[in-house]
Amino acid sequence: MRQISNVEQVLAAVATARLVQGDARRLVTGITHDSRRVGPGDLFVAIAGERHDARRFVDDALARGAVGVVTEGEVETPRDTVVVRVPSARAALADLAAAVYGHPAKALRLVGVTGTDGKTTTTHMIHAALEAGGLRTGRLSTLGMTTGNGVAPAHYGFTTPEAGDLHRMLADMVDAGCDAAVTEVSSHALSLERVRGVAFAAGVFTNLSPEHLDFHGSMEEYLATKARLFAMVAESTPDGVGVVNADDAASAVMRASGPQRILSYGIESPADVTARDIRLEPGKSRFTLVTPWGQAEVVSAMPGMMNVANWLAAATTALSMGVSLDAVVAAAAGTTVDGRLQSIDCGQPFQVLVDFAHTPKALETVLRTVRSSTKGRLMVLFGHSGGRDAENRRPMGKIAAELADVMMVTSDNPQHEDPAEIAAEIVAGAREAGTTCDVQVRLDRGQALRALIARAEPGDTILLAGKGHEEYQVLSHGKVLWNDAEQSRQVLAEQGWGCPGAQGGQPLDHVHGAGIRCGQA
Ligand SMILES: CC(=O)N[C@H]1[C@@H](OP(=O)(O)OP(=O)(O)OC[C@H]2O[C@@H](n3ccc(=O)[nH]c3=O)[C@H](O)[C@@H]2O)O[C@H](CO)[C@@H](O)[C@@H]1O[C@H](C)C(=O)N[C@@H](C)C(=O)N[C@H](CCC(=O)O)C(=O)O
Ligand SMILES: Nc1ncnc2c1ncn2[C@@H]1O[C@H](COP(=O)(O)OP(=O)(O)OP(=O)(O)O)[C@@H](O)[C@H]1O
Repeated sequence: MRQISNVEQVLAAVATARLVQGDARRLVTGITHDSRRVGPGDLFVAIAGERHDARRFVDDALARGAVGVVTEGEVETPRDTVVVRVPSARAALADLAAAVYGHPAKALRLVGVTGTDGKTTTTHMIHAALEAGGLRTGRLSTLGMTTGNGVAPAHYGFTTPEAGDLHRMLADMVDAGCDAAVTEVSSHALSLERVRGVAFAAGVFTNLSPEHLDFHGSMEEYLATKARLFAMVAESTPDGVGVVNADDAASAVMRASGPQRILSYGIESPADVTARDIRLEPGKSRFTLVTPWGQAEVVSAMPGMMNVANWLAAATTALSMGVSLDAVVAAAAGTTVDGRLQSIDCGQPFQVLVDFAHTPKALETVLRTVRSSTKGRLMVLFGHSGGRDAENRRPMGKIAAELADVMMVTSDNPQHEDPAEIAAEIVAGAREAGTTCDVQVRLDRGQALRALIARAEPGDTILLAGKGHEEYQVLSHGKVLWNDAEQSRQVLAEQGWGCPGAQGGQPLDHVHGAGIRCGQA
């Protein structure tokens, strides 16, 4: 799959690219949009972003061995440097990357998963089902990239990487012998041309609720952006399939944009694939999977109603690609996803669950489902990220106050914002609920966690929401190490529960002084 091309061969793939300077016979071995990651033989695509015009990094890129520069405007370089002029640098990055890495998407049965919540989980489920069905499958998700068959994921920090990285990773999958691949497709990726020109054999839609509106401007625009994935399936793969959620009204737009072959899944509404006799239990769920390919009893290792929906999406996709029902059943029994309703079990008589819910809809969904498996009190700990989606903070406070018995507001990547102000917005939302929920604020996540665990009684559930798999907390002075699962084990060990691997006694507190405020809303 890996090929070495020269500038002329690469440019032949992009009708709008014009060589304005340099030797077209020079070899190209890679392509990137980031001068800091340029290596010898790479083309550097200089994008004018929101913060920087990357033409100012051209010297840096050349010093690191760039073969040439792709740019929308004028750029000053030594005379022997290859300079390529394009109308859109982002579009060129995608088109050129496909050419540089040998169009790897065409060699894979590629599945794209989009939607507001559930992309990562569904992507991992589809991956597991395809692998169980005998297809060596690559995976790109918020948790990293793997070339399948037990290869550990490598992290890259995005839900969907920039086009140069995307095509390089797809080429790695082809080189590793993958038949198929599944990738999350974020709305940023669709908007910023990261997946431009990629051939998708299947598009999967989970659901839509408000998120990233500071980037997209309106729900209409956000929805239209998501629907582009379905249009891409229709354009690139005549026998491609669109998998939509019959329980979400936005699926109508996916249908209208998508390929001819549309399959639906749903729990409440009539659908091609559905679940009957759903039994939610702590740590797992059971249901009868009803499909056009037959019925099967599923025991899923992922608890919660939303994960039944996610399995329906995954099963529909895998079955439509020829995987057997037995393989889907086996995959469901063995699949968990880090930080997605992950149970922390150190033998304590109350549940501790780590989850990535960080939108109002996700928080509502997870609280409702966890409530159904909680005999005692439902205690939730969460915050909200700084610098984005500020309009979601009050709704999250209101939802938590309506659905939980105890609510601990804390920090979740406050970045450059004042964490106390973020917490105050959440508490203001909680007040709107007018419930008896006990609302506390401790900005230090470590202290907040310790305080909740100290209060827990048999039968209670503590839900740690928002950070999921994350390994850090982003503060105004930079990143500090933080992982909810690890820290919970540590606090449980401190409080006398036998957590294997926990290093009791390490300092947890790191944020802005200790428990700043505590009180009823
Ligand atoms: C809002 C957004 O997505 N912004 C992306 C955008 O940033 P930007 O326009 O501000 O770029 P910029 O910082 O002005 O830089 C312009 C160019 O200069 C380059 N540069 C910059 C510095 C340097 O020393 N050398 C250099 O070459 C940069 O690589 C870039 O190509 O273009 C950059 C690269 O071209 C991306 O890294 C950046 O993602 C930022 C880091 C980001 O946080 N994105 C998040 C929001 C994102 O994409 N999230 C989605 C999904 C999230 C979800 O599902 O919830 C994702 O797919 O991960
Ligand atoms: N189908 C679903 N509907 C609603 N909420 C869901 C669903 N699936 C998962 N969630 C909730 O959303 C959280 C995030 O799930 P997941 O990481 O799978 O979604 P995502 O779309 O990849 O999120 P992001 O793009 O922000 O990384 C979960 O921890 C859970 O609380």
